Amino acid sequence: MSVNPDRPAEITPEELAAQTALYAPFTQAVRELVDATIRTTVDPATIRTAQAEVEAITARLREEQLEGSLGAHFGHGRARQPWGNTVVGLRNPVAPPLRPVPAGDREGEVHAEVVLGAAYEGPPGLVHGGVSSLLLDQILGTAAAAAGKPGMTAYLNLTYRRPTPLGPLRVEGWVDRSEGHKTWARGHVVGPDGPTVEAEGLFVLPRWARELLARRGDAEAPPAFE
Ligand SMILES: CCCCCCCC(=O)SCCNC(=O)CCNC(=O)[C@H](O)C(C)(C)COP(=O)(O)OP(=O)(O)OC[C@H]1O[C@@H](n2cnc3c(N)ncnc32)[C@H](O)[C@@H]1OP(=O)(O)O
Repeated sequence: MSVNPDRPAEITPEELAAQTALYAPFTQAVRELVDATIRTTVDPATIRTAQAEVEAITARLREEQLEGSLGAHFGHGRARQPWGNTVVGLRNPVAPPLRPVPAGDREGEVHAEVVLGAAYEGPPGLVHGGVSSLLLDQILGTAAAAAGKPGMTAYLNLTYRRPTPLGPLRVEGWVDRSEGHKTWARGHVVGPDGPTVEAEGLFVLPRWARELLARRGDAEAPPAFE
C-alpha cells in the first residue's frame, strides 16, 4: 500500500499487521547497516563498492517517496502510528527504537528496555548526553500520555549523575503531578550500575489543543504528541 500524504490511511488491523511485518525488518536492516558502517574495518576497495551499492538502493527507494516527513499516516481510528518518530518510530532507522510498556505502580509509569550501540556514542564507549535527553523526553511524554494527560514538552531538566555506558539500558518514566493542562513527569536512564541520568519535565497540552477540545466537547480524546 502506498501512502497518500493528503489523507492519512485508515487501514484495518490486518493491514496494519502486514505493514508492520514489512517495514519493521526493513528498518532493522538499515539500523544494522548504520552499525556496520561505523564499525567496519574492510579494505578501501570494499568500502567504495559498498558505497555504490548503498547509493543504488537509495536511488531505488527515492523513485517513489513522500514530499515531507512520515507524520502519522498509518493507523486505524485514532490509533495513529508514529512510524517516523525519531525515538519510537517503526520506520525510522535512527530510532533505537524505544518500546515503552506499562510497568510499575506510579501514575502513567512506563519502562523501556533498549540496547544502544555504536550509533549513539558520545564520549568513547558512552552514550551521548543528547541521546539520553532524547530518550527521556519521549518516555516522560509517554508517561504523561499514558496517564491520560498528553502534552508537548515545555521544559526538560536533566541531571547527569554518572556516565551511561553503551549497551543494554532501561528507561523509566512516570507522572509526578498534574494541574489541569500541565503535567510534571519524572524519569531516569538505568545502566548496569543503577540510574545514570535523571529527568524532570513539564508537559503542556497546548492552548490550540485546549481550544479544540473545548469546541468539540470533552467526549473527544486529547491529541497525542508522538
Ligand atoms: C506519546 C507522546 C510522547 C511525546 C514525547 C515527545 C514530546 C516532544 O518532544 S514535544 C516537542 C518539543 N516541545 C515543543 O516543541 C513545545 C514548544 N512549545 C510550545 O508549543 C508551547 O510553548 C507550549 C505547548 C509548551 C505551551 O503553549 P501554550 O499552552 O499555548 O502556552 P500558554 O497557554 O502560555 O501556557 C500554558 C501553561 O504552561 C505554562 N508554561 C508554558 N511553558 C512553560 C515553561 N517552559 N515553564 C513553565 N511553565 C510553562 C504557562 O505558564 C501556562 O501556565 P498556566 O496555564 O497555569 O498559566
